[in-house]
Amino acid sequence: MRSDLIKKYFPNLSGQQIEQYDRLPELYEYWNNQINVVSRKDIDLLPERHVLHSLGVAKVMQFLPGEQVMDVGTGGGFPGIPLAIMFPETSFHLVDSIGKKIKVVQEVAKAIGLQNLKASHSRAEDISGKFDFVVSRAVTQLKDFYPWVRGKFNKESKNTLPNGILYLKGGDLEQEIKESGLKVQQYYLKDHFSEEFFDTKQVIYVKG
Ligand SMILES: C[S@@+](CC[C@H](N)C(=O)[O-])C[C@H]1O[C@@H](n2cnc3c(N)ncnc32)[C@H](O)[C@@H]1O
Repeated sequence: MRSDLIKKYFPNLSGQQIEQYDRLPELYEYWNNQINVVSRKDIDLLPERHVLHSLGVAKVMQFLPGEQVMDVGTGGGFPGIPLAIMFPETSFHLVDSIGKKIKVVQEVAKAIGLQNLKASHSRAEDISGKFDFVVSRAVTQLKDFYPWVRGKFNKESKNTLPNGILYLKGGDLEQEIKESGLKVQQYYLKDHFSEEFFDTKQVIYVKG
């Protein structure tokens, strides 16, 4: 089955979640042919490089029922869609400044019956809501990203880390972190996933 890799690391999924993860490869294959949201060379590796990578956030943070999470620069829905499947009682708001990518997100979410996700064609800076967490991957450097979301966090934190940013990053981040001037916590995905792809991957946490 197509979601075997996901089940290996998340063994307690419901039947509905397994079905939803199973459908992602065919849906992205179809939509990627209409609107390019995932690099073509990566489409065969979607379960590992996109779905499981997105779920790296879930190894650092278990979102709670009722929490609000924004995915900034979601593109075709990463990390927001895999996380919305994993945490069906948490509300996800996926945002991208390119409208046709948001169309892919909406179509994929509709096809798998995701009720806890909304998607907006907007720049993150222009979103006016408040959130518990902001997630992101491959959008921009921390020093530019942080000002987009500053002031968008609910004051009261209920989770194991105070409300803040959980950003999926790779490679050597020393310079980027230094330039941002932010205090960050780094979580290494190789501690959770054994595939070579995750050797240099991290989740960066910044308090909101
Ligand atoms: C390289 S893609 C990454 C997409 C997705 N997060 C992923 O990892 O597959 C970066 C995305 O960020 C979006 N983006 C860049 N600046 C943005 C902003 N200020 N607000 C919302 N989206 C933005 C772009 O339109 C693009 O879709």
